[in-house]
Amino acid sequence: MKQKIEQLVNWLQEQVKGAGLNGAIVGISGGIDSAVVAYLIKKAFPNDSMGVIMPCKSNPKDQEDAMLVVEGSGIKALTIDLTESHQLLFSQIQDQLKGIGELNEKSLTLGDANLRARLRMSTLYTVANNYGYLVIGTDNAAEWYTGYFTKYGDGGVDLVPLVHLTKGEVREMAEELGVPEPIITKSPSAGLWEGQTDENEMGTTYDTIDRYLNGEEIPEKDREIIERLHRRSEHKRNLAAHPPKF
Ligand SMILES: Nc1ncnc2c1ncn2[C@@H]1O[C@H](COP(=O)(O)OP(=O)(O)OC[C@H]2O[C@@H]([n+]3cccc(C(=O)O)c3)[C@H](O)[C@@H]2O)[C@@H](O)[C@H]1O
Ligand SMILES: Nc1ncnc2c1ncn2[C@@H]1O[C@H](COP(=O)(O)OP(=O)(O)OP(=O)(O)O)[C@@H](O)[C@H]1O
Ligand SMILES: [Mg+2]
Repeated sequence: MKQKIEQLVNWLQEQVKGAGLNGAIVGISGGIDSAVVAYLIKKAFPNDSMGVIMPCKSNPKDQEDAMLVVEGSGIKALTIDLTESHQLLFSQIQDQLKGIGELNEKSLTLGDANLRARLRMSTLYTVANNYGYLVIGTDNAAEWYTGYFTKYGDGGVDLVPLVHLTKGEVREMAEELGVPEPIITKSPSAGLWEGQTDENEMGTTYDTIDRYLNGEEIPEKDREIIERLHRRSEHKRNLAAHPPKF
């Protein structure tokens, strides 16, 4: 793990240098993936790394956990509360759709959640622009493979350093980096609605996805879920489709 950390730190430095920029920025949620990225970018760019905590109708506990990451890593940080901006924009969109009689009530939970992820992305790019930083994503191999992220939301980033690490390896890396224990042991959650956990929503576990990605045998039911999630999210791992030149 020590070696992997060093390789990733070097890779981050090369990418930023290659882009002719100054450093890196990440959204810190209080979860393990962004914690690992925060520690990595702080190592790579000690004076040019930043974490942004962006509550958006979030559980206050997440913000406390995010502060543990900021203090533990020593990364420079900002807190930008997106609750009001989200509320304003989302209700305006809903009102307009209602006005023409075409609001789809069933789409609201996911619409609300994905807008949060996309407001966070826009906020990160705006702060990144202020400093000349690249925006660093936090997707691990399991999330990337299953498409468990919002397209152009938390998926809208410049670099994805953890993309080859299973969730188990992310945990190992977190231990090695000295990420605080409560962050390592809590259930992964997108925090997009009350009580949401990744594993409940996906219908399988990270441990099972990790085993699948490592080529091990897993129950048929889980294999079907993982392969369906993968097929359905193919578009998220590609650039927008281009028509042929007619
Ligand atoms: N075949 C296709 N070709 C091209 N584009 C296609 C498409 N199918 C859908 N699309 C487009 O993609 C959109 C659906 O994708 P998307 O907007 O991403 O939305 P969707 O995949 O429906 O939802 C995002 C999922 O990621 C989870 N999430 C989000 C954020 C963070 C985390 C976390 O772990 O922290 C998890 C969230 O809980 C939810 O399950 C459609 O509205 C459509 O615009
Ligand atoms: N409240 C928040 N403030 C800042 N960034 C956030 C917030 N919520 C989500 N994000 C960003 O979106 C990313 C995706 O969330 P995701 O839940 O997959 O990762 P995580 O919270 O770091 O880890 P875990 O999957 O274990 O919960 C986060 O890593 C973070 O960069
Ligand atoms: Mg999370």
